[in-house]
Amino acid sequence: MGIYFYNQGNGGRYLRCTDLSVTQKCSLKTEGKGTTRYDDGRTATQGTNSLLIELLLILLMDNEADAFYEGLPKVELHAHLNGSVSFQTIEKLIRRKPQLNIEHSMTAIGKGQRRTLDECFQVFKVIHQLVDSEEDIFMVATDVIKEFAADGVKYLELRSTPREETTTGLTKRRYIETVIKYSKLCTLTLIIKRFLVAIDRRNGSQVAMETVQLAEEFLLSSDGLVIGIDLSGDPTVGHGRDLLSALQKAKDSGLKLSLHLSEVCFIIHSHTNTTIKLT
Ligand SMILES: CC(C)=CCNc1ncnc2c1ncn2[C@@H]1O[C@H](COP(=O)(O)O)[C@@H](O)[C@H]1O
Repeated sequence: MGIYFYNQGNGGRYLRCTDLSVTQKCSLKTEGKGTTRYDDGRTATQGTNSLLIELLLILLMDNEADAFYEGLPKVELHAHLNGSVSFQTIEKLIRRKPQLNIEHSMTAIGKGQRRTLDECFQVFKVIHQLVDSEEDIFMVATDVIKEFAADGVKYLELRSTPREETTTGLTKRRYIETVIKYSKLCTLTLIIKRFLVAIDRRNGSQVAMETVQLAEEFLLSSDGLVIGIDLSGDPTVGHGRDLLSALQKAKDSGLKLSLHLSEVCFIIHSHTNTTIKLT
């Protein structure tokens, strides 16, 4: 941990502490002979030693808060596999495929950055380029599950859209098997894992029906890991009613449904207004 003073042009003296393990910075400002304040305006005790001690206490408290929040048992009910890939895992994927010339900025939306809906979905397309083989999927699924477990998640519902990739020989069936492989292997991790097979609405009703058939097979053969269907994808593409028969089939066979629907505003004309009813 590094602690040092520095002066700024405005006459304020700052005491800065850098804890590399949490990459966190705190500063205190001494206003001439007057009060010493923390960044958030609270008054600090005078005297260098007291300042150092207070600063250390703040760091400890922040670390404790992190530990407290991590330790809280949580349920994660909405994790898209390829939407949950951490910076570290992306780093490994980028190193595996340097020929793609993909940079981190293309695979994530930074804090405070604004993106159009279309741009958000472009990010997934880039990640899909990086995750296109069984090895990639296994690594991503393993990392994502471990990271959720480390964050205190005790029940995890992962969802992902099975893809086939001719270049790597990946099939949709192998995709699902690979995603759930780590869940079957890791009995040590104290986390309950469930998997939803996702339908990307842009692929239309035929693919939706095939996806449901595949999910039905896994519902019966995956020892309770595969429990349902997720309908997701760009909400501006296609219409939910076109997928209704596939969703009804899923429901009839005992698959649970999780649906992204009506997330964007459309002008609904009376003759196109449809009630989606899944009984
Ligand atoms: C604007 C935005 C990104 C909102 C997030 N909300 C979402 N709405 C609909 N579909 C989604 C969303 N996040 C992820 N997905 C789906 O999850 C996929 C990525 O995860 P996976 O490849 O299925 O493993 C995306 O291609 C998309 O089909």
